[in-house]
Amino acid sequence: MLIQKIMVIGAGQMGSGIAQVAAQAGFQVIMQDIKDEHLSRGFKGIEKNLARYVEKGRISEEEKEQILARIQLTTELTLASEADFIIEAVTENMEIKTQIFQELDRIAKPEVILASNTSSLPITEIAAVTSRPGQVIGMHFMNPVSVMPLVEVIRGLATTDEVYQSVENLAKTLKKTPVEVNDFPGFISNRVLLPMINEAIYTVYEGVATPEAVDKVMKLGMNHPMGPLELADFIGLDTCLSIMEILHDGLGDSKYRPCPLLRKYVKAGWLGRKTGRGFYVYE
Ligand SMILES: CC(=O)CC(=O)SCCNC(=O)CCNC(=O)[C@H](O)C(C)(C)COP(=O)(O)OP(=O)(O)OC[C@H]1O[C@@H](n2cnc3c(N)ncnc32)[C@H](O)[C@@H]1OP(=O)(O)O
Ligand SMILES: NC(=O)C1=CN([C@@H]2O[C@H](COP(=O)(O)OP(=O)(O)OC[C@H]3O[C@@H](n4cnc5c(N)ncnc54)[C@H](OP(=O)(O)O)[C@@H]3O)[C@@H](O)[C@H]2O)C=CC1
Repeated sequence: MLIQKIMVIGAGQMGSGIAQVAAQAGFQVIMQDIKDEHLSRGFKGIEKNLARYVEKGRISEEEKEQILARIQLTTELTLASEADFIIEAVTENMEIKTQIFQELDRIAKPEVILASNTSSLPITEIAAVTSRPGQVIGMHFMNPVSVMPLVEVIRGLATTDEVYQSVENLAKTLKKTPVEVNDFPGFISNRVLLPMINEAIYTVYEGVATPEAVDKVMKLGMNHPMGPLELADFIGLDTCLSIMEILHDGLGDSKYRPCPLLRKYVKAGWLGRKTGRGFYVYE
């Protein structure tokens, strides 16, 4: 099917990033969220990124305006009936995602692929609530979407080869590098990354060192661009906790138990950069 219009569900840090790269690649984009203020915050983020590209001479002011004009904002999920491809990027919660997939399955054209940007939830389980499991797939972008080249493409148990191929092609059209992954908790990226972040939180919890010291060791000693606690704040501590819970439940090994300090911060509403406080405090 020829893809002209892409719908992105969720206008948070990931949804808005995906909407940006899709509009930059020339697609018409519908960005949907439940709240108007999330839509305007997401759109402002896109405007800011594009303004920087204009300043750096990568695109013209006119191109910036054309990209922005391709993005339609809505709180109505029913606009899914107009889309040729749908990617969901809402909160990392199975109940919310399955409810959305059930509705999308009802509203979207029968031939449309339904992708999820989930960090770790089983694609097979999301697919099973729809009447088109062969057309459900994981398309996992990295944060920040406009900068990071990787997209993990996750095959659910029923995902067809044709659907996989379309999504791999779409990732390339969006100027990303796809990597094929089978459906297991955390896929590759978060099965490897999140236990490191969780262990970094344990070192703070057990009084081994301060967050600043842990991050300094990983940046100066291992050449990581961000320390693990800085990165946890950037990802969102609620998302980090959800991923650790999925690894713990899904793989059944105690080595994946989420650090109690991570739980405590999430309960306190200290979710990292997006709420102004996590392991660090943000202006
Ligand atoms: C949880 C999951 O499911 C999966 C995940 O996504 S895990 C998270 C994966 N991401 C990472 O690991 C990111 C690790 N951090 C980094 O790579 C870097 O710190 C970074 C790219 C974010 C910033 O790079 P930096 O060199 O420290 O800073 P800086 O020079 O300011 O930025 C480099 C570029 O990124 C852009 N950038 C930085 N933060 C950005 C953001 N939040 N949004 C958009 N663009 C951003 C900058 O504008 C700059 O762009 P130009 O080169 O066009 O000027
Ligand atoms: N953060 C990261 O580094 C990465 C995250 N991901 C994944 O991407 C997804 C989104 O994460 P992220 O962007 O960080 O999260 P955010 O919290 O920034 O954004 C999620 C957005 O979805 C909205 N939302 C919640 N329920 C619905 C709904 N029913 N319909 C429409 N919108 C809804 C939220 O609104 P409200 O706040 O009101 O609930 C919020 O605006 C998650 O699955 C996450 O695991 C993938 C790669 C990296």
